[in-house]
Amino acid sequence: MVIGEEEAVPNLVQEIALSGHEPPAKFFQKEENSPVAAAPLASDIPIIDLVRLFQLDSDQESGRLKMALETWGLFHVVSDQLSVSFLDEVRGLAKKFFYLPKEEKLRYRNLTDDGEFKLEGYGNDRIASEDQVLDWNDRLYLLVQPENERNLQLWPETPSSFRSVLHKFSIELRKVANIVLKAIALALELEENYFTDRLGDDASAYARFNYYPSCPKSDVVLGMKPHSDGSVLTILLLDKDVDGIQVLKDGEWFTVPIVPHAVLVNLGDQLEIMSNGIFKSPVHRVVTNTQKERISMAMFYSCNAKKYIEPASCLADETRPKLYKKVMVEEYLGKLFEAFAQGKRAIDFAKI
Ligand SMILES: O=C(O)CCC(=O)C(=O)O
Ligand SMILES: [Fe+2]
Repeated sequence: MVIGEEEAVPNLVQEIALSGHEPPAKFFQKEENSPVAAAPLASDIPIIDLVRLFQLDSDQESGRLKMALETWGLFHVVSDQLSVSFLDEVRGLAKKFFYLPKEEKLRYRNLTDDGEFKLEGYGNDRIASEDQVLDWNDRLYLLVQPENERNLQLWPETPSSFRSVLHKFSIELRKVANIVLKAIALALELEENYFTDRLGDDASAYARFNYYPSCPKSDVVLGMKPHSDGSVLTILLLDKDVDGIQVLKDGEWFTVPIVPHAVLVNLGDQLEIMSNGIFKSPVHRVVTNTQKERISMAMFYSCNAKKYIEPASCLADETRPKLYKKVMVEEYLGKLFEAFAQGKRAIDFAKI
């Protein structure tokens, strides 16, 4: 392949990495976003035990949760629903999928025959503008809930357990999400079901499997640029061996430690809006690794696209007015994809 022949460079990062080419310049971050220095470890992000949250010793666990919500906007969760072997099985699914031959993966491509971008499927991010800085990852993005809206033709047939394991994982993870949302509601002194009622049965859950090949230019290329999630809540299953996700706190990047037997819960913009900014959705990014590939999986829980969300009225008064407008979820998420492509935050659009 001739270097410099733009169309000859494959656009799946896995293929670029395999071809031995350096990442093309369109992957290079602007200087202010370059992941220059090693980020310190955020070692005080707690591991919350969901069983303990609602038991006798719940005060202590709730206190740790509240600290995490106020300082980091994210925390690890261990739960009966998620055994170590089950988490490993899901990690294995993702790896087996990304290791399939390219032709097999392209059966699930996130482009129409005319080359138009589809939200679901396998591929890259939507390219919204010429000057968009690209992220060093490929992804498989699938709607998993509501169940009757699944596009099963995009769910891989290999590995053969993919569909059944992802189905089971989505059921267990939704239980985890609901328990966490109840605890967050209580931490805000809202009625326990405040957020779970707003999510409801028509909530959407999207799974995003991320593959980050090793990257020879990890000083200028990011696995995922800084963003906050547009969800109510995101639950992440991180790579067991390779770190990469960093969170921004007080203007400084911190590395999120790996906790192999836990999932990472991350507050999203919809929760920031509904909590009237008392809890914030954290800005995070993913750095690349010169030696090692990394695989992660995110499950994004969102209120139904046709619903409106707004700050809970009891979280606003004369001293703390409403900070966000009432927004339609669909409209908000539309802004989010635009903002992400430009490296901006969509939440600013919802601010009063
Ligand atoms: O790979 C990760 O650890 C984080 C991925 C992420 O932030 C996302 O998919 O929104
Ligand atoms: Fe994210």
